[in-house]
Amino acid sequence: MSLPARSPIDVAVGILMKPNGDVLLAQRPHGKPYAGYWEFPGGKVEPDESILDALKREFVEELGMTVLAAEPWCGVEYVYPHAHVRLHFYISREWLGEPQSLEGQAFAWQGSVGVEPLLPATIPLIEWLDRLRYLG
Ligand SMILES: Nc1nc2c([nH]c(=O)n2[C@H]2C[C@H](O)[C@@H](COP(=O)(O)OP(=O)(O)OP(=O)(O)O)O2)c(=O)[nH]1
Repeated sequence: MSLPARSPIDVAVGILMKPNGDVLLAQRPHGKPYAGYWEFPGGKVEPDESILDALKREFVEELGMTVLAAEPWCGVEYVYPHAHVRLHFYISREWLGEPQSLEGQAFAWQGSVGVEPLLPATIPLIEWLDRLRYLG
């Protein structure tokens, strides 16, 4: 039996990277699928919204931070029981403000990422990120 075909939902995801290589992770709040799992901040792209605009909006809404610039880095598609997502990962090294827990979520700056569990689609990113950060 095959699953019903559903078109993927676009999700904008931001990896904020400090000069020392630390990146910002957040824990999914109660009430969302995979609550308690760690992820890079972001969320669904609204109709008629660009991915970068969605990224900027989500950082304001979730963390009270202003992303000044971000570059597309990689894309990942993943089929969860709750949704088929197309994740657009961006890397930002320019932002304003410190993270605030506006949705009651925990967050953490991490060098080698030690928080768990991570969202399944995000797990491979950690190794790719280490290559980017430490192997140039
Ligand atoms: N932000 C984020 N989402 C991820 C990552 N990895 C991953 O599989 N996802 C998935 C989980 C969700 O199915 C989807 C993001 O949707 P969401 O429900 O968090 O988005 P949202 O904040 O717009 O939520 P809502 O307004 O519908 O409550 O992408 C990641 O690293 N960061």
